[in-house]
Amino acid sequence: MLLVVISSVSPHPHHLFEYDELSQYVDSHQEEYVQTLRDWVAVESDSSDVLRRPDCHRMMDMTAEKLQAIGGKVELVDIGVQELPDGKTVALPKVVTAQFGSDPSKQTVCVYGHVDVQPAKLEDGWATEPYNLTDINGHLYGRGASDNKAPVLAWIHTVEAYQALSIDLPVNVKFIIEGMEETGSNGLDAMIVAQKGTFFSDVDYIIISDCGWLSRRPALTYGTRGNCYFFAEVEGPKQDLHSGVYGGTVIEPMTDLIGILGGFLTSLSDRIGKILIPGIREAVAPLSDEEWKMYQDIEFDIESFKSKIGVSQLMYSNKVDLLAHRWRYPTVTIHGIEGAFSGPGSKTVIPAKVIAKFSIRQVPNMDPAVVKKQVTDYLYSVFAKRKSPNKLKVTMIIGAKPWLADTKHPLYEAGKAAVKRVFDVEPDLIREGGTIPIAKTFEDVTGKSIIMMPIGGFDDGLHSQNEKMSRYNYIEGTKLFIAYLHEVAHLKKD
Ligand SMILES: CC(C)C[C@H](NC(=O)CN)C(=O)O
Repeated sequence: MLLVVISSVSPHPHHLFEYDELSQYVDSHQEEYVQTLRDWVAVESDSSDVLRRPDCHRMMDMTAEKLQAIGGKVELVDIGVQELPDGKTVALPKVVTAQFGSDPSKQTVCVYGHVDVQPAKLEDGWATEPYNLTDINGHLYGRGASDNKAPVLAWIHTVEAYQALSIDLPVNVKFIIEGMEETGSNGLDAMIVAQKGTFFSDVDYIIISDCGWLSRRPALTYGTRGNCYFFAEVEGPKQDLHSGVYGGTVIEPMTDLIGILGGFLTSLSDRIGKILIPGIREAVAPLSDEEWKMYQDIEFDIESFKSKIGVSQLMYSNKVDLLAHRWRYPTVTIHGIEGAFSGPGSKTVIPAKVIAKFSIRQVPNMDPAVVKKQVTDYLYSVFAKRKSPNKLKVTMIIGAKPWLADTKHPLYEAGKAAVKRVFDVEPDLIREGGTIPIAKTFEDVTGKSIIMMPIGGFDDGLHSQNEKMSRYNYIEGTKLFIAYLHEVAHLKKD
């Protein structure tokens, strides 16, 4: 009787939350959840390899089917084609949108995620087949398990649990799932702009679960770095040459390339890792006292961080410096050189054309358009000083912006309450060194607030060998999302 009276006053009273029932449902369905993750990981949806594009298309279809099966209003949105370096085009994977509920009296959240993955091969040093999800001691190993297939599934299972138990969703839930995140979310910006007044018109908040905790303590993420990704191509002779026959006569493209990249950073003997490209460091927002204090209070064990990645020394030896340089200062990384001899054994070759792949993680207040100019100007000027007859071509293929949220926003208070309910601890408030290319666009175009709610573990090996998602994080993470929807239902509309 009492329940009836209260429910007529408030449509979503706190104490009517059937958390235990939902949580038990999740526990009792975990084998199915793992099997679905296995099916998804089996699809080699590597968006960086155009030869895998059919797999990317299949992955989007599977995502749409899964959302349809639980009653979503689903659309596969055509976002056009990708232009390849040789001028050809290839279809971009369609974007999946879905909608569950359209009650105007409820909040509407939009969950963003991606189902494409980074490349992975057994011979890279994986202990198990990367596309065969393998459970070892409760850790589910497979490419894309943590980044980002399990979190996307955990959100889908969240909606499914409410529905299976005939419990009204406390908020309307929308999904936007893409298949090009790992290469810069090609085509997605334009789609968001196009759907601003339609799909996004009733969205109140955007939730992204495409990142990880910093330690064993659950976390909420309030910032990501951006990424400017470059190709620097040096072309010389018309074909590869024998280094004994031609070495000493030809000005080698590889030597030019190493020469121009070699000046990116100061070495250990100077101030460690300082980026030397003019203008880059000057744009960085200064570290405030408040931020310093936040980093100081975060749980982060330097020794276990070192042992996890197998190094004896890091760039910095104190926690605040390490976190600040991981999250809120720019870095440059040289990822690889296409055209270089890289196979096992030895080959005495002079490569005719080499393409360096490097990227700069940028931070507030850097701007990708400015970084593009700074980097290209720098490389062309250093190259000009070499007076080489070889040809240099620099292109920026990704220009993703950094994103930073206000941790005082009620979305974060709701996040803290959900974490407390499921894990019985306060979450760490952290930033992410990686990039969610679309985050800033969501904010700029829709004007909606974003929260990043990770469920991945600190040691999931994203983009690396032996990526994994632990069962614990997958299952408890689903419960976290269930609890979070309940908390968001009680927020005042923005
Ligand atoms: C622009 C990058 C390729 C994006 C990528 N994002 C993630 O890994 C997030 N899942 C990154 O390298 O940061």
